[in-house]
Amino acid sequence: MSEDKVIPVRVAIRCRPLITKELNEGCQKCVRFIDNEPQLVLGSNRSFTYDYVYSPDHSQLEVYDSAVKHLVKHIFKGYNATVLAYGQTGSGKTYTMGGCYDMVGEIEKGVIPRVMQELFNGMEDRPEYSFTVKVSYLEIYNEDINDLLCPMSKREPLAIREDATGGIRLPGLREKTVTSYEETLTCLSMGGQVRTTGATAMNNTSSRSHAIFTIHVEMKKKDDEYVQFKFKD
Ligand SMILES: Nc1ncnc2c1ncn2[C@@H]1O[C@H](COP(=O)(O)OP(=O)(O)OP(=O)(O)O)[C@@H](O)[C@H]1O
Repeated sequence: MSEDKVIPVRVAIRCRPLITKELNEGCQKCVRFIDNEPQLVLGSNRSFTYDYVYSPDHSQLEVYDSAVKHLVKHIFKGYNATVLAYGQTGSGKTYTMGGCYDMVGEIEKGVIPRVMQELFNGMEDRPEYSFTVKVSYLEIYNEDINDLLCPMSKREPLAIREDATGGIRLPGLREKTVTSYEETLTCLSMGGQVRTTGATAMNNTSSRSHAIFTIHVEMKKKDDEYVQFKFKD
């Protein structure tokens, strides 16, 4: 591999603070962080290196600014991007991604609201283009795929199909056109409220499902361009 080859996948690890339940049970930190290095140490000597390492002291803004913000800039150049949060129940995926937007304040808002804000600001800064923004929000729960932007009374599990080029399609998945940051947050919030939740031993309000929030941005000037942004939790 040539030395200047850019690896398109970057991995960040985030260690959340101990929550009240854990503190009450006497849990203690078992991870150390190395100053100014993207490294963490488990126990006395097992160290791991990532592209980004975030300790419990890192804020939502710091996570967003260093690991995600640059992806939004690339959207306006026609690139696609995916931010995928992976981890065991209660590890902080929903908090980091911003799926719990309604429950936290401005400082604590997560990746998705911050991306939306940046996207709409970026559109305002480009008056020579016209934009169409559409969002969809789905969850995968057991074997079912649910459209989170569809009213519960009309909702039926979606079928998954493969198109002629091997791409994955979900016929019937709603794509809602949004024209402002606030309108997008309403979709995020409405979808979040109908996600399948339940308690696990480690999280009283566990999401119990995988969720994908997708933002399609169409940007038109002389030539048509089409870009897509995806979040998975
Ligand atoms: N960086 C953080 N700072 C403060 N609190 C956090 C942080 N990350 C997570 N939490 C808190 O930890 C708890 C569990 O987080 P969260 O619900 O995001 O986990 P999850 O990985 O989405 O879990 P599940 O897969 O069960 O849905 C929540 O109370 C959340 O507010």
